[in-house]
Amino acid sequence: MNSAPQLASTFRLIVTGGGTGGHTYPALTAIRTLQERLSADGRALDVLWIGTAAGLEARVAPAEGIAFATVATGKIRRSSNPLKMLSAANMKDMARVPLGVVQARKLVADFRPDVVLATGGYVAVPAGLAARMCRRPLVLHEQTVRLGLANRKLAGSATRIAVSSESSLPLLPEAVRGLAVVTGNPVRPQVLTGHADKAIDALGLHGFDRRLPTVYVTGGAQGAQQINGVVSEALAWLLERANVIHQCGGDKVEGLREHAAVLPQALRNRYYLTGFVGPELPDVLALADVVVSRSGAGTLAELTALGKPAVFIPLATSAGNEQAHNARHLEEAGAAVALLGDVTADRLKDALGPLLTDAARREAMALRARAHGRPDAADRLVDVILSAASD
Ligand SMILES: CC(=O)N[C@H]1[C@@H](OP(=O)(O)OP(=O)(O)OC[C@H]2O[C@@H](n3ccc(=O)[nH]c3=O)[C@H](O)[C@@H]2O)O[C@H](CO)[C@@H](O)[C@@H]1O
Repeated sequence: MNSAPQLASTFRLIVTGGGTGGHTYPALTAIRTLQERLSADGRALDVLWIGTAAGLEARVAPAEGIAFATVATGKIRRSSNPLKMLSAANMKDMARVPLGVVQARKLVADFRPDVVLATGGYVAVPAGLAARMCRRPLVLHEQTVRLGLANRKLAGSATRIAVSSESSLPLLPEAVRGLAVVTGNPVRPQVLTGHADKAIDALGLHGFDRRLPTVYVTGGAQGAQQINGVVSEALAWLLERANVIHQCGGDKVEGLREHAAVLPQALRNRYYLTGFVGPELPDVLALADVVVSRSGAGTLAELTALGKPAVFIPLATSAGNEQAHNARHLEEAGAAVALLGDVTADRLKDALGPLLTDAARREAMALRARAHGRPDAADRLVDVILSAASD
């Protein structure tokens, strides 16, 4: 007879978070990694994702076969100006939060999770508060250096706060610093195992010249107008030196396609334009020799885990300069080039030029980028989830 302590055979997890890719993919990766860990112990995972109908999670969770429920929630438009925070739109949205809490509380009470994992985005607030009301352990995961708005609201209710970098620790409110664990930002495992040749076949890139480097341009899940603008201005120059995969955001494809239509056919053959890169993302990253990108935490975690030379064009928001901080940090380590402030096509060319012509330079930058990667982040986050359940 086996005298080992009997563990409940099914682990019950509620995940909440989303809106953008930066909050959605770490949640998905945590689910998959936990599932693997449990199944190695002969246990099952029962998971419910609480998100919003408008967020990326509403597409991702059902496509992954994960049970999904929505609650009412309000998008809080951030601003450094406190008066703007009190705008009519914000007040109306904040008024929806209590309804969301009531709905989330019922979901949490009915599901009886062992742990609630919140990965940020405004939808995490009602579900996180409901976890506390139902006395369920709440694990927060923060991708960026400073706690995001949702995690700041939830920090006082958390059992553990998993952060992505050591530099977050001194910035946490003192009262919750003891709850923090540095895990890194989980990267989808398949992102690390792409194949360049598969990208050529899957996307039909047979016009690419494989003697030239390939640049992957990405503006994050929604695309970035600023990046689209400078890249299309520099496009002819770029295509004379490289193949380009340009992820521009779903509604921007037509305009950019027209812009490229005037280029000579030989150059157009080396240009692939798409609104969003779906399951082929790992292969696209494997093909890329250089990445031009926003410096959101998710993209950064992926590029450093892989070791990719990058030119970052950070998003500038009134609420802070998180992305600029990320980009500058990697630039100081010689792991990327950061284009801060006004970005022009000429600045982009100056940054890309030496990288496109010098493979050794790319390799040196890639090595330094890899030193910042944390490929074990998902495993560490799963450790935190499991330990929170047994508190
Ligand atoms: C505008 C905004 O609020 N940005 C924030 C948002 O980033 P946001 O979600 O915009 O960007 P991230 O870089 O964090 O994540 C994007 C994710 O989407 C994936 N992807 C992107 C494009 C595509 O075509 N296919 C695809 O799969 C990327 O590989 C990555 O996994 O959350 C991050 C994490 O909290 C923050 O650091 C960012 O400042």
